[in-house]
Amino acid sequence: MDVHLVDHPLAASRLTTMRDARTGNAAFRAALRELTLMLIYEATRDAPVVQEKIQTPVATTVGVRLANPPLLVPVLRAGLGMADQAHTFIPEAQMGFVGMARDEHTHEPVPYMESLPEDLTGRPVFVLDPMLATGGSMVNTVELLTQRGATDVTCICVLAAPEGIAALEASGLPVRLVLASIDERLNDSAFIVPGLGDAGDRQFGPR
Ligand SMILES: O=P(O)(O)OC[C@H]1O[C@H](OP(=O)(O)OP(=O)(O)O)[C@H](O)[C@@H]1O
Ligand SMILES: O=c1cc[nH]c(=O)[nH]1
Ligand SMILES: [Mg+2]
Repeated sequence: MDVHLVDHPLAASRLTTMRDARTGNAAFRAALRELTLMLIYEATRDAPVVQEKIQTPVATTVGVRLANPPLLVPVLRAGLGMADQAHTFIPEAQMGFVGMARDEHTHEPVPYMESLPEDLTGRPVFVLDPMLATGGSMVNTVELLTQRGATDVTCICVLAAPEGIAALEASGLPVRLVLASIDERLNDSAFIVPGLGDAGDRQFGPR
């Protein structure tokens, strides 16, 4: 599996803000939005483009635009904080939604909402979820996409535990991963260590 770690001082500084327990909800959301911009920038680095002839005020030249803009799929709740910024950066993208919440005790994902196009054949998909912990939620989400024919899925995360990356890889699903940090491990509650806590609660308050 292709894993692209965005190793950049500006990304690291936004991540530090998000990790800091003193950061309030609004500042956490702002840092996530800014970091999302950097992750999307890197995720689209090799995206195919088509050329188009344009006229500048001075001359005719050839410009480019994305050949096949991705479907953006934020995973509710935490991924919602990445959706608007990703859409700002790729305004021609369409958006689908998946709702997934981990059971507190089993740590298994419980899907509760899905709003996706029927047919994803030939469409690149960017899944937006800041946290890849056990990997259960992401594997479940990507399965929903591949069942609809998706074969080109990019998971855009802020943090991952090694356990989550291993689970995604072991799934054999057609994914690549773009993220800002690979942390140390999971704790007994399946939270990422050192992590940043509950990414949904830190944006929106406790569920
Ligand atoms: O890799 P996993 O072990 O499945 O954990 C990761 C999931 O946990 C968080 O969501 P959560 O279930 O807390 O829901 P929320 O976004 O509504 O807070 C996170 O946003 C991921 O979706
Ligand atoms: O550390 C974690 C693990 C799962 N979900 C989160 O929001 N944080
Ligand atoms: Mg949560």
